[in-house]
Amino acid sequence: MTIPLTSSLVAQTVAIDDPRQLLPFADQTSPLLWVRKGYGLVGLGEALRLEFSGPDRFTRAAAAWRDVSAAAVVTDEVRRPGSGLVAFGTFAFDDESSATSVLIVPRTIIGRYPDASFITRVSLGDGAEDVDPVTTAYGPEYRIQLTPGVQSREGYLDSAERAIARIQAGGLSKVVLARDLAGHLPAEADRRRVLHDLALGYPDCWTYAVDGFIGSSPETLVRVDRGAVSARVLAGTISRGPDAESDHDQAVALMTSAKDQGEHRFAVQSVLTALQAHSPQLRRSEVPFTLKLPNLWHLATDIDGRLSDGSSSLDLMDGLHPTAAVAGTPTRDAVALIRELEPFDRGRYAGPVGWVDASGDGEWAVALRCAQIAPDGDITAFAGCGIVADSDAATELVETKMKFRPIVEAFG
Ligand SMILES: C=C(O[C@H]1C=CC=C(C(=O)O)[C@@H]1O)C(=O)O
Repeated sequence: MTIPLTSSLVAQTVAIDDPRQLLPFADQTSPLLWVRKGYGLVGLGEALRLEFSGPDRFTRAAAAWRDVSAAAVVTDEVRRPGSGLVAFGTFAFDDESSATSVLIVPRTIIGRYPDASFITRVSLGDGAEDVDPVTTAYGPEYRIQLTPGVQSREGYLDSAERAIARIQAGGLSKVVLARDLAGHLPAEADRRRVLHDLALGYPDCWTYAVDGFIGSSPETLVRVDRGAVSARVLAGTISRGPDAESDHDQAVALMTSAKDQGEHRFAVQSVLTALQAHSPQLRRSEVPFTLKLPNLWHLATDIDGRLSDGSSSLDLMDGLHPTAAVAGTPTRDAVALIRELEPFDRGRYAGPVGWVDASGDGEWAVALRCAQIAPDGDITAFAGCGIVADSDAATELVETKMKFRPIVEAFG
């Protein structure tokens, strides 16, 4: 539902006992979820939906949300991340994408943190009765197979080889190329089952669901919390080893791989450049560290600082997106090559997904390890890899398989 921006929302947050689990409260067909390690937010119903598209989608979203927040009446006795008025959001990757970018304010939000839990009720001043949220049992189990979509494996190999040739010819330094998988979800399927498997299997990742877009991402695009800004940049990947010793060897191989370190540096630099304008004294880990996930190792760098200009998390997106972890370097050339070599619209894959509150604070992941479920049940999943001059196309194809694993297994 879209309401005129002049209408005021009334949001009231009160403390509640620990609900223990958030997902059973979510809607079966249109879940709104943001959780990590069992903590986070679940949204119910829709009080307000704002839609954006095109190159100015971030600036328009930031301005619209500022207007909505300024007009809102918020009472918040809890004051935790995600309490008070909150919108869940997901944004398209490409300025030219046909996918809509949305901010959705739920009617009810339940939040759970180690030290406090809360419920926020949002009313439109329309006199509608509040409905008490209830948990419901998950619907029957199902198994959905995802198979190559518009881009075949051979097509991906060909695109990767062309990208490598283009980079070696000096056109650009890095490009991130993705491929897609497709499937179909029956109308009656409870979408929470997929989210349950993702959250259980990847507890250190942000498991999210917004407007049919679901996934479990290890990469934090940006987090803003009362003037503090932080990000976790990922780029550079290797498979897990089958036993402890070889697993350790894999991590060491990743740490010492010039190719992966180079790929990682581009991604870190793009985030530093975007954030420095808003936070001149950023701190970052001296060297990248290895992040262990159930399906793979990543090279990771954490960045943090204080905001000097009061930017909201939405304000920061315009400069941050797309980072070189999902587009490449230089950005403009990389996006042009992605449009040329990927035979599909990325939709919201690799765009920002997360939430923002009335003060502009929020948590946003880079939407990786994800799938879009269309209203008719069609599923499209995406995964990609950073390609640099010394990449090998066949190795990159195998890497996409590793990155698809969370979503393929959650549906299967
Ligand atoms: C583009 C994806 O991952 C990015 C994040 C971490 C590691 C990456 C890599 O090693 O290529 C990618 O830059 C994806 O999962 O689809």
